[in-house]
Amino acid sequence: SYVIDQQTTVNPMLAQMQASNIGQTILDLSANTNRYYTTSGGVAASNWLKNRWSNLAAGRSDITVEQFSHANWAQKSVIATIKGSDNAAQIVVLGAHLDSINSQGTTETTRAPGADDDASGVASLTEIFRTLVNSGFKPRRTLKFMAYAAEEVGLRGSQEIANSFAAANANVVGVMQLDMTNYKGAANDIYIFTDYTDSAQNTFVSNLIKTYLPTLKVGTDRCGYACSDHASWSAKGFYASMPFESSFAADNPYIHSANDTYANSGNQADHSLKFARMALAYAVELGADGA
Ligand SMILES: N[C@H](Cc1ccc(I)cc1)C(=O)NO
Ligand SMILES: [Zn+2]
Ligand SMILES: [Zn+2]
Repeated sequence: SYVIDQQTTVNPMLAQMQASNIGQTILDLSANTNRYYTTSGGVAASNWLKNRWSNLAAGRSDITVEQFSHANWAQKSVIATIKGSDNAAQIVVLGAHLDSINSQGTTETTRAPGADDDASGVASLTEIFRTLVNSGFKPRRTLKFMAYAAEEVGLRGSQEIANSFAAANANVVGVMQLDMTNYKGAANDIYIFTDYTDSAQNTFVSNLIKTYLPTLKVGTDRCGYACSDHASWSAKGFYASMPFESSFAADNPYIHSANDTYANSGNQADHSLKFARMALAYAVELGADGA
């Protein structure tokens, strides 16, 4: 049962979150020539993020930041864990993907900034992580922030991670995917995708928006295929949700090209901030629950 009862904790945190922080992380990540799963840029972005999240976590003994190695390609996924207090066996996952791609083919020198797809998602996670640590938040459940490698080539990084969690019988109680959060292509602010996701959790997400972001307009849509990493978790029976930046028909025309830049997302991260706030509320409300 998805109870919403952490207002005194969540509301001050929402006020701390800033679009400018998200924008800076989008610029940092999209400065790599590309973040493709087999190139030096893809490896560098993974190492950069691991260091970035480690610096944000400095001093917290309940936080670890690690890289998840994938045997068949170079780019590692990055996982930050805030260990729960008295209900640590239950895990809440927030994900985005680290890699980028150019549909013309991606070599060492091919430009694929991936500002919206999906630096915007990784930057949203980073601002959530910064805010939670800065607020001294100690969840009862374990929170895991995941920046997946190799999403663009078949959801391969998240598939290996979700499969390993399932094999270990990990008690993952919910997963949220943030893939493309900064290009406002359509009338509504947040579109909750209904395929390859869990309907009860989607209702919870919708209620979180009504509670914490009441001015935002919510729509729903479908991809019609396994369009991002949430599908890797759903495939193993975990409850996943994917709030998305626009409707299917109005999705960002620049993705998977050299033109997926911060400038082409409007040189600001106001749209991403809505997703970061929504996902922080999700993390705190679920993370605060005991067994
Ligand atoms: N296929 C997805 C992009 C994507 C996802 C949903 C919609 I609607 C339109 C486009 C992708 O490239 N993820 O990295
Ligand atoms: Zn993509
Ligand atoms: Zn993507």
